[in-house]
Formats: sequence, structure tokens, C-alpha cells
Amino acid sequence: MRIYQSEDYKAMSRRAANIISAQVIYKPDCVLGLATGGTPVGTYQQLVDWYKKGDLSFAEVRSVNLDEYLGLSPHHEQSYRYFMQSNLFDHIDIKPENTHVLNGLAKDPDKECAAYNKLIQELGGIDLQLLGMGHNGHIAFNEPGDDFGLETHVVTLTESTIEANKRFFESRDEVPRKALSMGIKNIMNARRILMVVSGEDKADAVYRAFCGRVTKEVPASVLQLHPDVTLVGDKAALHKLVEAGVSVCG
Ligand SMILES: O=P(O)(O)OC[C@H]1O[C@](O)(CO)[C@@H](O)[C@@H]1O
Repeated sequence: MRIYQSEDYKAMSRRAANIISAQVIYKPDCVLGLATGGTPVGTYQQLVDWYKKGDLSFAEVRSVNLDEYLGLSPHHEQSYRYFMQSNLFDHIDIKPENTHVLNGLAKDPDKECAAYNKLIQELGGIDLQLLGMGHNGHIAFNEPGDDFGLETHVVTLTESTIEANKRFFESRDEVPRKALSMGIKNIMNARRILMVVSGEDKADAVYRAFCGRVTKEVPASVLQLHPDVTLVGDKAALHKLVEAGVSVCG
């Protein structure tokens, strides 16, 4: 596992974007696993910037997103499809038909999940999976206690995730209680993982994920078992790792 420590959020975002752009340059038709949440926004802005300068093209890239709220239409401003369109897809040359986000309005959510697993397989698997991490150590919407063997499935969000995500909605009541999410198994099957973390409020989760034992209670801890993980964080998010003596690259 490689850990890169950046001075601040901007530098962290630039470094993460560098790793993604290297993947796209190395394999122009790669399959990128993409994430939502506040943390990757700066990474997407940097990629858009490089695309606009003509340094990068996504014309052949295929993408699969980690998760989507159940019950939200793709046009809902808090849906993850909307997030991806407004933060990335609408500003680069990726072909719309090559972008895949779970359908939050699927009539049969279990069928939608099964079809998504098949899709990932048909695309040839994920080359590089971008991940953020929740304060309780969740990755995608895999909450503490979820089985590591699960593929894409319907999830009931924990109170802690609802609490963390209410900042995006008018009120707590509007936060959907369920979501569709890739499982830990899909994530672990990705050839490479890139996790981005930022801020003091993530320092504990980072420490528990990478210095603690591997446990379902901290879903991100499973990444200790993946052969190719890069963790990119700012000083505030990584300081507990550094204090524990874990070696990081500057
Ligand atoms: O980057 P943020 O906004 O802290 O979110 C962390 C995690 O929470 C989620 O947004 C889901 O709650 C994930 O998609 C993300 O990885």
C-alpha cells in the first residue's frame, strides 16, 4: 500500500487527479470506478481543468459509479447521477453511453443490482476504483457490519450516514433511507484502488481503517487485504497514521 500525504485539500486533489490521469493515459479505454461525496469534488475539478487544457481525453473511458440513493430520480439534485453529470461528465468528452450509475428508480432493485454486477463483468472489471470514506469507515454505502462477500445490493443506511449526508438535503427527513451500492466484493475485485481522504474529522476513521485489525465493523479496513491500494490524503486526515509511525510519501 502506498500512502501520499499532501499539504492540503487542493494538493491532495491534484495528486489524486494525477493518478487517475496516468491510468487514462496508460489505458485510454480503461474502466474507472467513480465515487461521490464531498471529498472527490476537487479531484474532478482538476481532471476537468486538464481536459479543457487539452492534456487529457476521456473519449474511450468507461465508468461505473459506486452507489445511488434508492427512490431518487437521475434528475434529482442530490442523486449521484446528477452529481456525476454536474461535477464531471458534463464537462469532459466521456460518451454518455459509457457512463454507468445505478438506477435509483428501478422497479425491481434486486434485479438492478444483479444487472450491475453483470455489467461490471462485461466491461472486463474495474481498472481503477476511486473511493472516499465515511466517518464510520464505510466505503460506497457498505456500512459497518455488512458482509465482505456481498456484491451490488440494497442497503439500509445507518443513522450516522443519514446524519452525515443531511447537509446535502433541505432536512434530515429528506435523506433517503435506502440505497443501491456496489458491495465490498466488487470493490476488492478492482485491479487498483485509490482512496481520497481529507480533514481532521476523517483522521480517526483513517487510523481505524489502516492501523486497526481488519473487521466488518470498519468496512474500509478490508482494503488492507487488497494488493494495490493508494491512499492520498491531506495532513489533517493522515496525522494519526503518521503519529503511529506509518511511513508516508510527501
Ligand atoms: O467525501 P465525503 O463527503 O466525506 O463522503 C464520504 C463517503 O460518504 C458517501 O458520500 C456516502 O455517504 C460516500 O459516497 C463517500 O465515500
